[in-house]
Amino acid sequence: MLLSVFKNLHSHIKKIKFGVKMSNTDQILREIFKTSVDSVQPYNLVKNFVSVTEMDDVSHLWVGGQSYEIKSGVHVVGFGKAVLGMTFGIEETLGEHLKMGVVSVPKGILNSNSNMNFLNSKIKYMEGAENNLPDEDSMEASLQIKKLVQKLTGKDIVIVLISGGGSALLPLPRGNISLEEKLELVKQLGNCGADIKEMNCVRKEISELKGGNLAKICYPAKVISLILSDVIGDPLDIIASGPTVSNKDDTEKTIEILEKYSLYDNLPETIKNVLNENLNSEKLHQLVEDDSFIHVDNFVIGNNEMAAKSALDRATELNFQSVILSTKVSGNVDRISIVYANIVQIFSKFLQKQITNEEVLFELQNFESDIIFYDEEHVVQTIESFDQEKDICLILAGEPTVVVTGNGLGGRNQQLALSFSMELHKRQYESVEIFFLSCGTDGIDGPTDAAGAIGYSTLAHDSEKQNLNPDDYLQNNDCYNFFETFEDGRYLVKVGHTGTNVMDIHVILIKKNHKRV
Ligand SMILES: Nc1ncnc2c1ncn2[C@@H]1O[C@H](COP(=O)(O)OP(=O)(O)OP(=O)(O)O)[C@@H](O)[C@H]1O
Ligand SMILES: O=C(O)[C@H](O)CO
Repeated sequence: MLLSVFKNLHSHIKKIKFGVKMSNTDQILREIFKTSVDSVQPYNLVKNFVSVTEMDDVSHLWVGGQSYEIKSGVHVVGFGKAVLGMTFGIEETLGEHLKMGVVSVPKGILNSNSNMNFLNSKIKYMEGAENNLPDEDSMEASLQIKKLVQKLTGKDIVIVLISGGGSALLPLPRGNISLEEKLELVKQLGNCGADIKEMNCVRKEISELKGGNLAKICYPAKVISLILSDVIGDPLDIIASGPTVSNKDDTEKTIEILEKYSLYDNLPETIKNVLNENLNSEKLHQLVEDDSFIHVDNFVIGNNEMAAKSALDRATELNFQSVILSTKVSGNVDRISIVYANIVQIFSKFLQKQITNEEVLFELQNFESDIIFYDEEHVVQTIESFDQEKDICLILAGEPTVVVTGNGLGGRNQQLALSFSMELHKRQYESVEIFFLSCGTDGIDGPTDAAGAIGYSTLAHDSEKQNLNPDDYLQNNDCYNFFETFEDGRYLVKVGHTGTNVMDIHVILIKKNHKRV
């Protein structure tokens, strides 16, 4: 029975539609994106990272080259948007060693995998957190996860599957804080523009399972967490609010954040009480630097660097000289559009033979921008070998932000694709053409059914012919409707839920020839 479930999963993964005809540049961009998303499919990541061996009646669990003797059974808990595929992978790998498990997954995900027989599994699949917001259902799943891990002994192993969206899928407010109060605070922080580090610092302080607490409850069982990172730089204490990692933040920092956004004074008494208790409680933070997490091993099994490297390999196979410029892109989309246009300017001067390879590197090194460049050796060696006759592919990854002031429909990737195209239009490149794909690896950009969009240097010019004014759409945060109308939606990238999530991928093609998309 299980075997057919996994075969079905394979066919589902393959069925994700990206459009793979290679005749046009937009299809090349889609193909590069597809390859990067495929490389971080949670099911494959788990299967490649975890295995079980049997020798002389002793069973060993192998995780990333580390082995653990299986004395009793293995339990599984999990929470996050990409945890379903991870669970399939672990269930198949563990086979009879799997005792039982509970995973908290996004609402609707089971229906869209209706070919799977979830009822026959030893793992209980629980849906919740509609729109990435904690709710009664995800709280019930959290209670069941807590109940399961509480009863484990020193002979047990528990595998914790973690991915982005895990914070909303593992809510258990501390003390007398109600779910509504917690939800309201999280929403307020989001609306004030708090970043994920600030948001999760607060979450950890008011939650029973976050900030390392889940791992503490699992003790004395061995805890092995498999983490798919959706946060820049893979900070383990931040991803899904670090339920298996010692909490590096503290109550003072939480209060500072709440004061920074003028939220502290109006907090409900229940939250203030918990913060006061935490301030006075030595127990909560004393474990930070000691060895109380010795029973825990955390492994990052996938991140945006892997996706970027696969994009690089595919672009190279497709005959582009390619370089990863950054995996840590963050900040406002408007600003990033300008920075990207400046970077493109440097490379286009190179292709026009106005500057040498060394001068490209010099200009990049002296580049005033918010971009944190990728591994220096890779960037330098790759650009040193660039040829002035060959088209270039620049790969960047990360998670920009949009301050939404309009009432249109869109997402940060569609906003960036259009905004960058407008920035390119201002600069009027003479002898190169530029094409750009910006997409969320989860396949869903903002509240739309598109992963993102494709922009290019003459888009503004072409949109005039259709009497479309991109600036109006940008201002109203209505880029989905722009791309839906422009050329009959040809430049929207629609792939559906991909089942994974390692933030966004940006691919810039700089072509010497005046080929149209
Ligand atoms: N109309 C819009 N135009 C542009 N950007 C928007 C619009 N509406 C929402 N957004 C952006 O989309 C973001 C939410 O999108 P999304 O759900 O893809 O990201 P997320 O919550 O970070 O989840 P994930 O990390 O899983 O992708 C918001 O932070 C906001 O910046
Ligand atoms: O769940 C969360 O906290 C975010 O997705 C970051 O991991």
